[in-house]
Amino acid sequence: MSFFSRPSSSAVKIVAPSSSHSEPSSPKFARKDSTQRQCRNIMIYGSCKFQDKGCIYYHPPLDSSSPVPPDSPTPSAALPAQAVNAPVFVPKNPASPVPAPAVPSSHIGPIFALSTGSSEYHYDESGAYDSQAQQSDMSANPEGVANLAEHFQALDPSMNMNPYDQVGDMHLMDYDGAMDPFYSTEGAFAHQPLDYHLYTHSRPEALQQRYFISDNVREELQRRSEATYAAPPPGLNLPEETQGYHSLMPLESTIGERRKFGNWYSTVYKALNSQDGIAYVLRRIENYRLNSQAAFSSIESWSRLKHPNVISVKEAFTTRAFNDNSLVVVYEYHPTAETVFDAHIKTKAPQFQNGRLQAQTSRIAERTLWSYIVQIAGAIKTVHDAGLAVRVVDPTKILVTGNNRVRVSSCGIVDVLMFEARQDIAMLQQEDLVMFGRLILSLCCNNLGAVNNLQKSLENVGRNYPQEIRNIIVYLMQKPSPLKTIRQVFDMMKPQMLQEFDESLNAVDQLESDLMSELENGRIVRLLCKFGFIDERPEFARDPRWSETGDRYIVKLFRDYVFHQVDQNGQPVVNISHVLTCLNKLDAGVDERIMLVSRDEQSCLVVSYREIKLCMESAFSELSGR
Ligand SMILES: Nc1ncnc2c1ncn2[C@@H]1O[C@H](COP(=O)(O)OP(=O)(O)OP(=O)(O)O)[C@@H](O)[C@H]1O
Repeated sequence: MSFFSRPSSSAVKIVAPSSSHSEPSSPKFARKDSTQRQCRNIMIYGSCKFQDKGCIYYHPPLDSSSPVPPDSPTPSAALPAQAVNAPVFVPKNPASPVPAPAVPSSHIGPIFALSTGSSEYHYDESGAYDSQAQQSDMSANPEGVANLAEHFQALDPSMNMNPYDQVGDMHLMDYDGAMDPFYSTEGAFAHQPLDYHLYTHSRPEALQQRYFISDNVREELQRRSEATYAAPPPGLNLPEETQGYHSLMPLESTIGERRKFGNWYSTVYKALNSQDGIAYVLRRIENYRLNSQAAFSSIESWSRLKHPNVISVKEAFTTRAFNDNSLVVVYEYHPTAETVFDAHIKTKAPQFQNGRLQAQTSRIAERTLWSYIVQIAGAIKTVHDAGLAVRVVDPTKILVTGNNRVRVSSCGIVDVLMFEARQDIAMLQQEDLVMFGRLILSLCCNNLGAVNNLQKSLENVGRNYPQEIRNIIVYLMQKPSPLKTIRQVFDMMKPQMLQEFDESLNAVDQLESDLMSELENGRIVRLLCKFGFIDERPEFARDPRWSETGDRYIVKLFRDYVFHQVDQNGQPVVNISHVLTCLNKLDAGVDERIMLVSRDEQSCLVVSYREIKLCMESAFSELSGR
C-alpha cells in the first residue's frame, strides 16, 4: 500500500527539483524497474562484485564522479489531491532567510524544491532559503514567491503556525549533560523540547532524575549483581560440589588470625544451588561431629520463620567434602552485606582532615541507631513469639544489607551445636535481651568492650544520645525476670516506631517511583523491538522489498531520523534525549510534524508522529498476523 494513497494522510512530499518547472512530479519517481535503480552495493561499498555477473541493478559508469543517486523507494509517484491541500512546509517569511529545520543539515539534499503548481521554494544545503534561487525565480516571476506564500496561507490557516519557526528558539535541553556524561552535548543540534505530559510521573518535583532509576539504587543493585556472580580466585582447594551446592567462594579470609564461633572455627561461603541456580550462604563449622539427628529439629522451625529482619534458614547438613566432618547451615544470601561491627565499630583507616591525618571517629547517628533498635527488636519479638531464641545477638552476626537495613544472621546454628545442653527456652530468651542491651551499648560507644566498664559507658551514652536509649540499655541489661520481655521495649520507644514506620513508607514510595521510570523504559524498549522487527527485514510475504516500501519505508526513515542524524560536522549525534523525545512522541502519537529525508537526499516527507505511529502499527500487525 502506498503511503501517499492514505486518504487521511497529511504527509507532504518534498522532492528534488526537476529540470522542468512544469513537471514537478518527475516521472523518475514512478520508475520501479530494477535495472534503473542503483545497485545498493555501489551505495554501500562503492562497487558491486556482481556487476558483470548478472546483477540486475543499475551500475553508474566508473568514471562518473558523482553518480546519479537512485530513486528513493517512494511508494507512489504522484501526489494525491489531499496531499497537496494538506498543511505544507512553508517558511514563515519567504522574503527573509528561513531558519534551518530540525533535521541536521547533512540530511538535506543540495537543493529542494517544494513543487506545487508551477512555483517552487528553494532551500540550500543548510535548509536555509536560497536567495539566489529566489532571485532567479523572482526575476522570472517577480510576484511569484510572495503570492505563493499567500496562497498557502489561504489553503490552510494553521500554516501561520509553522512548527519549524521555533527552531531558532530551540536549545539543548538542560538535562542533557546531567542525565549521563556518556551522552555528550557536543556538536549541538536542535532538539524538540520535551513534552512532559508524555511521562506519567508520580512525583513531578523529581523530574530531572526520572528517566531511569536513581543512580544510587542502580549502582547498588549492580554491585549486588556483580557480588552474586563473582567467581572465587583459583587455587583455594575447595570442594567442587557439596550436597547440591557448587561454585563455593569464601566471604571472609581463611588465612591469618581467625576468631572462633563458640568452640569451633567457622567459615562463610557463597555457593550456587544446582537445583534453583540461586546463590546461598553456607556457614560451615569445622570438625563438628553430629551425635544425634534430632539436633537438626530446630532447623525445621527456623526454616519456617520469615521476617524482614531475620536472614532465613534454608537447610542444614553434615559433609565430608572439606576433608573433615563439617556441619553446614544454609542461609539466604544478601550480596554486599557487611556486619554491624565492620560498618560501625571497626576502627577505620585514618584520613586527611584539615590537612592532617586523623583517626576516623564515626559515632553512629541517633536516627540510624533508633532504626536498628526498632528493626532488631522486631526480629527478636518474632523469634520469641515462635518459641525460639536468637542466641547470637552480636555486632559480628547482625548484617547491614542495605541502606539502614539490618538483619539477624546465623540463626539456628547454636541450637544445633548446643543441642545436648538442652537449655530452658525462657532463659535463652532472657539472654537474648541482655545481648541486645550489650549490642546497643557497643554501638553507642563504638567499642565492643564497652560492657566491661558499664558505669562509664552509660555516662558516655547519656552524653551523646537521648535518655530513652540509655533507659532501654539499662532495662535490657538488668537481671532476668518473667516481666522482662521484648514487648516492654516496644512500649519504651513508641514515637521512634512511628517514625520508622513513616520512613519505611517513604522508602516504598521512592522505590515505586523508581519502578515507574523503569516501566516507562519498558515502553520504549517495546517500541525499539518493533523497529527491530520491521526495519531492514530481508523478506516478508515473498516480497524482498517489504521493509523498504509502503508504511515500512516511513518507519525506516523515522528510524534514521531518530538514530542516524549527524551534526554539522558530519559527526553522529548520539544524544539519548533526542531518542527519548522522539520515541515518546511516537508512542503518544502526537500531531507534531517532522521532516523525514530519504537516504539519497532526493526527497523529503513531512509527517506527523501520529502518522508514523499508524505506519508502525500497521506494519507490525502485518508481521504479527493480527
Ligand atoms: N547471609 C549472608 N549474606 C551475605 N553475606 C553474609 C551472610 N552471612 C555472612 N555474610 C558475610 O560473611 C562475612 C563473614 O561472616 P561472619 O559471620 O563470619 O563475620 P565475621 O565478622 O568474620 O565474624 P567471625 O569473626 O565470628 O567469623 C561477613 O563479611 C558477612 O558480611
